Amino acid sequence: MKTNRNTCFKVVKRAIVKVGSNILTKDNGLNLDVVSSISRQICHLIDEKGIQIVFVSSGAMAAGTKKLGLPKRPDEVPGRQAVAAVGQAGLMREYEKAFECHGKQVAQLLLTSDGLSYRKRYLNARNTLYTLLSWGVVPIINENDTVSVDEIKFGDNDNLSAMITLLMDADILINLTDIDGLYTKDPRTNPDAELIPVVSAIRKSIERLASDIPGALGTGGMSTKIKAAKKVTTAGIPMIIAKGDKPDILIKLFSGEEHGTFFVPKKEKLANRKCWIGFNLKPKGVLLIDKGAARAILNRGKSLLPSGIEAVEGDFGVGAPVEFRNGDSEILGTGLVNYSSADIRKIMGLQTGEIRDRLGEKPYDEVIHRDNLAVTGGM
Ligand SMILES: Nc1ncnc2c1ncn2[C@@H]1O[C@H](COP(=O)(O)OP(=O)(O)O)[C@@H](O)[C@H]1O
Ligand SMILES: N[C@@H](CCC(=O)OP(=O)(O)O)C(=O)O
Repeated sequence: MKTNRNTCFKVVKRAIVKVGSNILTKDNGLNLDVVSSISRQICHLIDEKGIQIVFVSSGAMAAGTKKLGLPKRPDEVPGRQAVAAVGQAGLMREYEKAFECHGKQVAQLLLTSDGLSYRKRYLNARNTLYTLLSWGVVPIINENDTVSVDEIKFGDNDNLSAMITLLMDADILINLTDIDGLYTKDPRTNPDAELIPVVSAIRKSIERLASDIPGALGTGGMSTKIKAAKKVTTAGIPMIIAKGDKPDILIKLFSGEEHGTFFVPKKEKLANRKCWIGFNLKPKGVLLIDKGAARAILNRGKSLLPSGIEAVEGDFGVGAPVEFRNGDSEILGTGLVNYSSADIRKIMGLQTGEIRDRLGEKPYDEVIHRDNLAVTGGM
């Protein structure tokens, strides 16, 4: 049901709605018509359809830039962080007012990517969000731009909204932007570009369609939306890109109308902990694996044994998250290793029966046990 765009909304109990900067801003500040329209639609879906909604809103930098009267968004990081700090306050004030009109309270959550790479903080964020939803409060999430530097950043809210979708085990991610969906080419420079209504698998050919040049106020362009779609669909969750300022777009989507581009999810759902391993942890190294091991892991859900490893990159300890790739260097997934990089170098290519002879001990048969292994590519 969830793989079909006409029926998938019938089974949605929890949705993540993301709205981008371009449609949230107008002339000299926030576009209050859009703020009011999206807030009203979210309240309608909560009250009339009983759907839980977590809202990811961009717009802090765009709103701050306009509020301060700057000609354009600053290029350097401290400037961007400062305008975001100015804009975020105004953004929340307007949401608070707009949701209040429908008797709803809102909560602000400003997150960084490194926060969610700690399992405890990841679970804390999830518990807080569940609690807010159970109270009927609408969580409004943005990146904590003021403290975010590259190493700890989600980078863009398309990625952030994908991570929240996985964190919350949501049934769908709706990405509202300033364009109807994914087109065959960048429509800004190609007037003959056509809308693609359904993407059944995100292959390289689809990734190539999307330019990474955003609109005047956005970050990442269509390219980061495709990356987000890849994450959620790999985890078994559908995503839609639609035009956020189309009248009643959310209500229309939930009543089964076809709008935008629907990204069909994988049939199998990836367990929440595996999503965390696959998408939240920063890999500390790489294992290059042979074809047999790749087939066993991808097609038969097996663990990674030393015999299938051909090379090790990086230095890491026991328990580290490590990426595994095939011979073409394509990322197949991430797993938590049972051996350090130094020991894997000694045992790679060996049968499990030979590990003890080489290391003097054999704590595990597997280098990565299947329970600690998340397949995120190569499918
Ligand atoms: N193949 C494509 N299909 C649709 N839009 C595209 C494509 N390639 C680039 N774009 C551009 O991506 C923009 C949306 O990205 P962005 O500016 O980051 O929006 P937002 O602020 O909503 O996140 C659109 O305005 C569109 O011009
Ligand atoms: N955190 C930033 C948004 C960054 C971002 O990804 O923007 P967008 O591409 O418009 O969704 C802000 O609030 O300005």
